[in-house]
Amino acid sequence: MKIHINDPLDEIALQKLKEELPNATITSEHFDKDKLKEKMKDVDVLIVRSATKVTKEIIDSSPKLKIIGRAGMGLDNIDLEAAKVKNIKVLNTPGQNALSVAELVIGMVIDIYRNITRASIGLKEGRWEKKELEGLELSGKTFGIIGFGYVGTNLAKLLTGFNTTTLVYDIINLTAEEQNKYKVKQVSFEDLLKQSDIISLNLPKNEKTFHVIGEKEIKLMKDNVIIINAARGGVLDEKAALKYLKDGKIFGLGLDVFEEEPPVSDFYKELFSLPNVVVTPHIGASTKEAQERVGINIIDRIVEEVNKIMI
Ligand SMILES: NC(=O)c1ccc[n+]([C@@H]2O[C@H](COP(=O)([O-])OP(=O)(O)OC[C@H]3O[C@@H](n4cnc5c(N)ncnc54)[C@H](O)[C@@H]3O)[C@@H](O)[C@H]2O)c1
Ligand SMILES: O=C(O)[C@H](O)COP(=O)(O)O
Repeated sequence: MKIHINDPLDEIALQKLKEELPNATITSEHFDKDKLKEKMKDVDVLIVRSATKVTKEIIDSSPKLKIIGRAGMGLDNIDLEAAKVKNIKVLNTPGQNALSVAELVIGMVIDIYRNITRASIGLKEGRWEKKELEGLELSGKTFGIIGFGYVGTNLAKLLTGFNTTTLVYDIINLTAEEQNKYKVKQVSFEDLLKQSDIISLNLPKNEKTFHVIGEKEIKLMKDNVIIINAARGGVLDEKAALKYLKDGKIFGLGLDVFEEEPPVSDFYKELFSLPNVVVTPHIGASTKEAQERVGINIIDRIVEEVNKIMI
């Protein structure tokens, strides 16, 4: 059995894989598209994170592939239809990195309200901008969460410590008990947009959620709204966000994910030049704890599947 790991995997998880499948040949190295196609000629199990795009082309170049393990949540980098046609099992690790993402979302909101990045850059460049950098408290604000899955629920739990009114919108209806448990109120999409001071996007990217927040939705929002996208590039129309940041309607924008990753085009130069835009390079899941949980979970799931195949 040949297992190829194309994106970084936690060390403890790698060790576990070696122990649990001692006869497997394991390689761990990032290959770009053409080299990966070549590599995949005799690979049985492919392990990736979000950086590797497992396209139909890659899948069609993988005659022996039986399992794709995604060490993380989002499956939008994998052509699920092409995998299904070839009877390839696709596994991911639901919930294992959600707490880390939720903590980053709160970090971004506080960064924007308290000007942390801006103040830090200013002071390091020799400016004492005490008067200019009066901020706002998170406490007492209305926080809207769009997509109430693993990240959304973790976020709601953390927010109970910040005394926010927390609204949620999800296509799945929450029971009164669930809303009570997380101290949230489920509302319509439109009501969430109209009532929230902060809006966090925590829904998957798919054909139905592309630009789910665009110009029309931003116009419905309160003035001085904060928008955070730590879900997937493409659920937010970034060009519309830039327009309303420039005209002052949007108070701040936090992005961990981008329509273009890495975000190198000129559009991002302009977006990133705004002081109230806080950005991180898709590191929502990049904590030691989350990577250990994700890594161990994907190995457990792969080993279980391999054992089924071997029987
Ligand atoms: N930044 C990061 O590093 C990072 C890490 C983990 C997850 N993510 C991304 O965050 C998103 C959420 O992750 P999760 O683990 O909570 O996933 P999840 O599947 O547990 O939750 C997603 C929720 O969104 C809801 N949803 C789906 N379509 C919707 C729609 N049109 N409108 C409203 N709600 C909708 C689902 O019903 C579900 O409750 C995913 O896109 C995932 O890829 C990013
Ligand atoms: O969907 C996810 O799990 C996140 O986007 C994390 O992606 P990463 O594993 O590439 O950091």
